[in-house]
Amino acid sequence: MPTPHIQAERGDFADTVLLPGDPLRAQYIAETFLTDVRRVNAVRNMYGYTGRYRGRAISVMGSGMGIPSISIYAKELITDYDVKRLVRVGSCGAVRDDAQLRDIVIGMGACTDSKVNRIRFMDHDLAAIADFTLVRRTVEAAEHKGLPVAVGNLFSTDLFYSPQEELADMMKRYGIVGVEMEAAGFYGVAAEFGARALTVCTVSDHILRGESLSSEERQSSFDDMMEIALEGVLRDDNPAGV
Ligand SMILES: O=P(O)(O)O[C@H]1O[C@H](CO)[C@@H](O)[C@H]1O
Ligand SMILES: O=c1cc[nH]c(=O)[nH]1
Repeated sequence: MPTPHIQAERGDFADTVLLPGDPLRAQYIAETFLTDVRRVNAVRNMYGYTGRYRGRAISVMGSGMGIPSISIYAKELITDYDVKRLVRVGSCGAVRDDAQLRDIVIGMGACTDSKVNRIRFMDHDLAAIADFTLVRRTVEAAEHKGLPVAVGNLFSTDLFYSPQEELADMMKRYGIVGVEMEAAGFYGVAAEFGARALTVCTVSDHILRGESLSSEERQSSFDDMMEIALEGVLRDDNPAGV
C-alpha cells in the first residue's frame, strides 16, 4: 500500500535500505554499486531504488535534509515496508583539528539541538545510539579495506546556518566527530519502531577551517563510504563468511 510519501507496494523494498540525504546520491549509488536495479519511488523526486549488491537485495532511497524529513521516510519504510536495517550514508561537517575533508565517520551516538526525542520519550533524554553490531561490522569492513574511520558522537542540528557562533568550538571540546542534520532523530525513529540503524558520513566541510567540497563532489565522490556501508551489511548478514 503506498504511503503519502512513498509510491511503492509492500515487497518493493529490500529489508535493508541505504539512506543518503540527496536523492541524486541515491541514484548514483544504485547506478554505481547495484545490479538488477529498478526504481521503486519517485514521489517528490525522492528517488528510491531496489537492486542487488554482490547478490544481496538492497534498497537505496533519498531521505531529504533534516530530522523531520528522514523521520517520515524511516518510519514509513519500517512500518509499511518491513524494513529492518537502515544505514544513513551522509555528508557532515568537522570541527576537530585532526579531521580532513573526505574522512569517514561513524555515529555511535548522536547529540542534538532538536526536541524530537523528548517529544517521543516523555520529555526525558533518550540516548540516541546506533545498533552496536552494525557499528562493529561496518568498522570491520573499513579495517578490511584499510580505510581509517572515526567512531564517536555526531551532532544533529536543526540549523545548518547556526546563529550560535560558539557552538562549533563547544562541539570540538566534546570531541564531536561530525555535524549533520539527521542521525539523532533517525536513531530515535529506529528505537521507537524497533529497527536497527546506523549513520556513516563523509566529511564534506571543515566548519572551523572554512574548507568544503563542491555540490558535485557531495553527490558522487563518496565511494569509499558507500563500499564500507555495503560491505558492513554483508558482514552483518554473515560475519564469518565475507
Ligand atoms: O549529505 P546529506 O546526507 O544530506 O547530509 C548533510 O547534508 C545536508 C546539509 O547540506 C544535511 O542533510 C546534512 O545532514
Ligand atoms: O549538516 C552539515 C552537513 C555538512 N556540513 C556541515 O557543515 N553541516
